[in-house]
Amino acid sequence: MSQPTSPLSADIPTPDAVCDAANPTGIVVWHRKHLRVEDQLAVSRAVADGDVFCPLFVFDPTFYADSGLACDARVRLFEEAVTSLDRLYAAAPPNATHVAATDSAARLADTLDSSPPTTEAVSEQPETLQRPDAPGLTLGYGDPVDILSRFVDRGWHIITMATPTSRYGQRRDERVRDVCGDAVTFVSGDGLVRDEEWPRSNWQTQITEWLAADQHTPGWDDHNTVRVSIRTGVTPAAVDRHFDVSPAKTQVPVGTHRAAMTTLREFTDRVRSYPSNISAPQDARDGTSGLSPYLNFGLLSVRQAHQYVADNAPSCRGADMFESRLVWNLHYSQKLVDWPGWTEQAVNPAFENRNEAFHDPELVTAWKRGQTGFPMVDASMRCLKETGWLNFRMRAMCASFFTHVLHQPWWIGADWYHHHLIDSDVGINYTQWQSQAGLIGKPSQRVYNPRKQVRDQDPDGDWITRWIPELADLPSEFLDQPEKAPLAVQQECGVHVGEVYPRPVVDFEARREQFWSRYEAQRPEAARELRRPAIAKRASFSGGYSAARAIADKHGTVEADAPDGTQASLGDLADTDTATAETEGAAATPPQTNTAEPVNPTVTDPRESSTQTTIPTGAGRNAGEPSPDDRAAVSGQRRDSEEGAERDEERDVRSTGQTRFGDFE
Ligand SMILES: Cc1cc2nc3c(=O)[nH]c(=O)nc-3n(C[C@H](O)[C@H](O)[C@H](O)COP(=O)(O)OP(=O)(O)OC[C@H]3O[C@@H](n4cnc5c(N)ncnc54)[C@H](O)[C@@H]3O)c2cc1C
Repeated sequence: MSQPTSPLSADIPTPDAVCDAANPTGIVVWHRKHLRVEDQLAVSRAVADGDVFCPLFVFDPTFYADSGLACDARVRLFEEAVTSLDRLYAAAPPNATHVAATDSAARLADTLDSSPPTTEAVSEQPETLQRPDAPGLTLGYGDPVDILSRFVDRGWHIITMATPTSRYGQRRDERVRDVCGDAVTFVSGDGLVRDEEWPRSNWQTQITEWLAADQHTPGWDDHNTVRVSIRTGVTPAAVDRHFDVSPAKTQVPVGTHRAAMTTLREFTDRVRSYPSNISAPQDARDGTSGLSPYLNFGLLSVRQAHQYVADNAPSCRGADMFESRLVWNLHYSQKLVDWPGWTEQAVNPAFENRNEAFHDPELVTAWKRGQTGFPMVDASMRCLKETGWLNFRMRAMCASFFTHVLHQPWWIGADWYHHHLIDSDVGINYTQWQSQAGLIGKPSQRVYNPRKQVRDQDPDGDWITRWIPELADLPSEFLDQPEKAPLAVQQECGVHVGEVYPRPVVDFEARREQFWSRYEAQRPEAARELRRPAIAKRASFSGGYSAARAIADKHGTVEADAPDGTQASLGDLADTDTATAETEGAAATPPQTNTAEPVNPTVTDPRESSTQTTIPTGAGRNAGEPSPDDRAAVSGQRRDSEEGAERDEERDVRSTGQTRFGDFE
């Protein structure tokens, strides 16, 4: 039986059927991410250029059930955001009209509604979105390419915000371009640089200007645009029920625009304390902004958050740090624009397939379940699964542990994060993972020591014992290495390591040494790769090609030209100051990958927590996070290094020095 879809062509009016103007221009705004109305270029353009305008969201079954890569908590949050967007439209100025439901729409609603959930889970979302007096979004269901092409056939243009994508999203967007041709426009309204051969050559200037520029405001009052809403019978609640979405996580924020704005306001009020709340996981939970899910789905734009804090926060280091992190958001997102392969391949070809030979499903399972015998890792992994959120330091530490200590393939961990994070942003998660996994080829590399992290970030063990209650009675002085607690102590407190809590699954020091010797052996080849323009481009350093070349020159024992004869000469693109900043000191900035065709391997199902099965690729692979050197590079060489947590983060990296390249101790 073919999948039901809606709206069908018969449901879609031609623009002149709903507008009196002669030869009216009808524009559909296709929302995917960027689920907002303000500072949304596609919306502003449609209101300004169209006589008729139809805001549309299509529920794509690919993101649900077996093919979906997100946990149910993120799916639900997203559905809430769609509901909230509908309300924003419904509340917008009133030049709007409904197009009545047709029989086909009613049939689709029946199909969705007649699929009972297989569990007791019941969606708490409203049943009715489309109020007769206040038309909102048109909600579709099915393959977006089919549905958009129906609008085009009925005489509509499509406009949508370009978003950094890879895998399925990239293929879908290509299909939309193929099928809709000139009738579809992807607008770049998110500050990222597109359609330039070397997007990084003037990147920081462009980003700075974009952040300071006026926001896009739809000119509801300046234009007489008629807003159309087609009643399709589709509601988030019906889709949610159809796929039996049953969130099991706790502490997940609500996906509404009101909640996003409240979160931003409250964070701005406490921004002075931000620097001291970043590193320790228990402090970060309420101490960082909590904006990541809202920024990811676009309930707020990065620019809206940036300008709100700039306008309303006191002048302080916390505000500066927050603003620079928003630039990191753009920096990592830009990487995925520059090379969609981040989810699939190591950015530096020298590191492709690293750790594949050591794949050990039991170690992977121990990591996913929080049963490695390293309390800080285990507490973090349990927290991730239960709440869908971790602060940066714990995300980075667990990624580092997975690749550098357990020696497991990076993409399995990245996929696991992508499934569980309620804020998972493909652009940030996978680029950060590659960065933390050391797949870029930079000489400075972080290897977090999870025992040191206990001593530094949770010396009293409050957070660890919250997530590992079986260690609650162990004296806190042993929480960094429970297995070292004398037997008499274990006896006395009743915590028998090896019984109630596992002994370490690997020898930390030995594994770390193995990582370093392999890394250093591969480093010259990685540096050579980094000199190749194609690889430098995909690595997408904020300092551009010259940053890649500077790294290669300084740290790789390389010949003048790459062995394959590739001439590494793009001198006119030089951006030397940022290159220097990115080369110095720290660790986790930009990755790179090879130019080969995607390998299309089988990948581990991110939702399979016990034995590993393989599923066709399409599940993610790639992650990353900004590092101190990125920090300096993307924020105009500013280093937030004077005090507190930030200094601590940087110290961890700097101490790796130029000789050891990255051990934090
Ligand atoms: C392996 C790994 C995977 C990550 N995956 C994601 C992800 O999928 N989505 C995501 O938003 N962040 C990700 N991060 C970055 C960071 O951990 C989160 O942005 C942050 O913890 C979100 O909480 P917050 O909004 O309270 O952060 P805040 O400290 O309040 O920061 C405000 C915003 O700045 C941006 N930001 C902050 N730190 C970073 C960073 N290191 N890199 C890029 N942007 C940053 C985010 O948009 C964030 O919401 C990842 C980090 C690592 C090490």
